[in-house]
Amino acid sequence: MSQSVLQIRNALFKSSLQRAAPAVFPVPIKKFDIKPGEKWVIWGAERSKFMDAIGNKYLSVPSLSLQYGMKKNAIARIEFVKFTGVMPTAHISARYEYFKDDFDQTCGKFIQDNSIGSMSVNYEVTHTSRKIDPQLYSFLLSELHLKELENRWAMGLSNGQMRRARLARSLLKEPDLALIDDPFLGLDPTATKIISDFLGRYSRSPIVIGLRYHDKIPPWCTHVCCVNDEGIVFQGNVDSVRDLIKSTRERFELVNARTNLETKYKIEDLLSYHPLAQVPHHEVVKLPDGIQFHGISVSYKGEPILKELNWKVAQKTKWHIRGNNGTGKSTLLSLVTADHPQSWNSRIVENGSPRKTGSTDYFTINRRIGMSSPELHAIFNKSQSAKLSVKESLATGFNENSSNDFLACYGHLSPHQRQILDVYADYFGLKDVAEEKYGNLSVSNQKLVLFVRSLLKMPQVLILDEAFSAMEEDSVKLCHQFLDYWPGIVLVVSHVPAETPRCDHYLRLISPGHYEIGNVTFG
Ligand SMILES: Nc1ncnc2c1ncn2[C@@H]1O[C@H](COP(=O)(O)OP(=O)(O)OP(=O)(O)O)[C@@H](O)[C@H]1O
Repeated sequence: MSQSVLQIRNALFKSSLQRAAPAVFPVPIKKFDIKPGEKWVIWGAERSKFMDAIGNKYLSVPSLSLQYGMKKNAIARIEFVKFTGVMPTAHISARYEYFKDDFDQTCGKFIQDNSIGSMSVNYEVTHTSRKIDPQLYSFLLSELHLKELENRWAMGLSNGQMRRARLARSLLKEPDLALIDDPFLGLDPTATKIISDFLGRYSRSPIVIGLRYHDKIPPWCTHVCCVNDEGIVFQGNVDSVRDLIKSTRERFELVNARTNLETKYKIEDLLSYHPLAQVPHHEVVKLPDGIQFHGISVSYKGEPILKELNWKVAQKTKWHIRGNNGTGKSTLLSLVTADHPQSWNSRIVENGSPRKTGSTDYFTINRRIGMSSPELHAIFNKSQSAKLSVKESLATGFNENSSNDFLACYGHLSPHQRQILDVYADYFGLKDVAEEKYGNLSVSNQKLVLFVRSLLKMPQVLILDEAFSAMEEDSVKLCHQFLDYWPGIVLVVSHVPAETPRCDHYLRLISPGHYEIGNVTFG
C-alpha cells in the first residue's frame, strides 16, 4: 500500500449504512489504483459519482476495500474542487455593492482560508492551527496568475479569476489527493492553457481531474478511467486506451445526435407565446433598438474595465459577448440587468428611452429580461428553491421582478401561464420529471430547467451567461436548435464553441477602450 496514493479492491459503495440503501454502482469496483506520479483523468457519464467514491464521500464495503497510501491511522486529507457553482452571494448585485469592501475578505485571505467563522468578515477572527507554507502560497499565486488579484475583494473576482483562486485555496491545504471536476469549465482558451499546463506540472499533491466526453484529454494525462452508471468501463495507461476513448466518444456523439424527443409540440407552438413572434420583419426593423450603450465607462477604484463603449442591439438579434476572463463581460451584463450601481445612466438607452433614476426602476427593467448564469445556478442551489419540484422551479420564471426571484408561485399562475409551462416542459423533455425535486436532478438537467425557466416570461432580452456549460450534449443541441428561432434579443457569454448557440453578431471585449464588433460568420 505504501506505493499507492489510493487503492480499491472489490469495493461496493453505499450512500448510507442502511441495509436497503442502494449501491452507488450496482456491482463492486474490482480494482483501481493510483500510484505516485500518475496523472489521472476520470472520464464519462458518471465521473462525478466515481470521484465522490474515490474521495471517500460514500461508505466503502468492506471497510478496507478503499485505502489511501498515507501513514498508518492517518486520515486522508482530500480536497474537492467543483466548479458547478460560484461563490455564494445573497444576490448578484452584492458583487457590485462597494460598501461590501469593508466587510468581505480579500482574494489572498480567501485562498489562505484559515479563519473560523463568517465568510463575510474581515476583522481578525479565530484562526485554525493550520500552518500555511508561505512559499507554496506565493508559488500558487504566481503560477495561477493571481498575484495582482491578491488584495482584491474576493466577491468581486470574475468567474475565471475565482476558479483559479479556488484551485489555489485547495492546493494550499496540501491535500493527500486533490479531485478537480471540470477544471476548464467557463475558462477562456488562455486561462484553460494556464490551468492545464499548471496541473500537468504540479507535483506537490496528487491531482485527479474529471472531464466530460467531448473534452480533450490533456497531453500530460498519464491514465484514463472511463465510468458509466455500471461502474468502470475501461481504465489504464492513456496510450493503451486511446482507441477505446475514440470509439466511446464516437458512440456517445451518435447516441446524442438523437433530437427527436417525444413531444407533441413543434417549435412554432412554443414561439407563438412570444409577443414578437408574429410581428413581420418590416415592422420589427422600425422598432427602436432594444439596448444602446453610448460611450459607457466603468472602473473599479479608478481602474478602468469598460471605457467609451458604444454598442447597439437591434430587436431580434443574437449577440455573442466574447473576451478573456476578467475583460468585463459580466460587468456589461450587470449594466443591462441594472445590477450594477452605474446602471442608472442616460447613456444607456432601452427601446428608445434613456435610462435615468426616476424614469424607470430595477423591476420594470427586469420584467423584460430572462436569464440563466452560473451565479443564478449557485444561488438557486443554495437557497430553499433547490427543494422545489421541477414544475415549481420552472414556475419561478414567471416572477416578473427579477431573474433572481425564486419565490414559489405555481399556485398563483394563470391558466395561460400554466399552459405555457406545460408546453415548454413537454418540449424540453422535463414533463416526466415535473414532480421530481429540482435538487435531485443532475447538474445537466438543473441547467436545462434554468434555461427553460428563463424563457417562460417571454423576455424581450434573454441573457445566457455560460448557460450551457455542464449541460450534456443532447440537451445543448435541443436548446440551441430552439434558439435559432427565438424572436427576442439574445446575449450569450460562452467560451466553448460547442456551448455557443448560433449568433448574428459578436462584441469582443479586449481591454479597457478596446473592443471589436462584427458579424458572426459560419465556416
Ligand atoms: N466589485 C468589484 N470590485 C473590484 N473589481 C471588480 C468588481 N467586479 C469586477 N471586478 C473586476 O473587473 C474585471 C471584470 O470582471 P468581469 O466579471 O466583468 O469579467 P468577465 O469578463 O465576466 O470574466 P469571466 O470570463 O471570468 O467571467 C475583473 O478584473 C474583476 O476582478
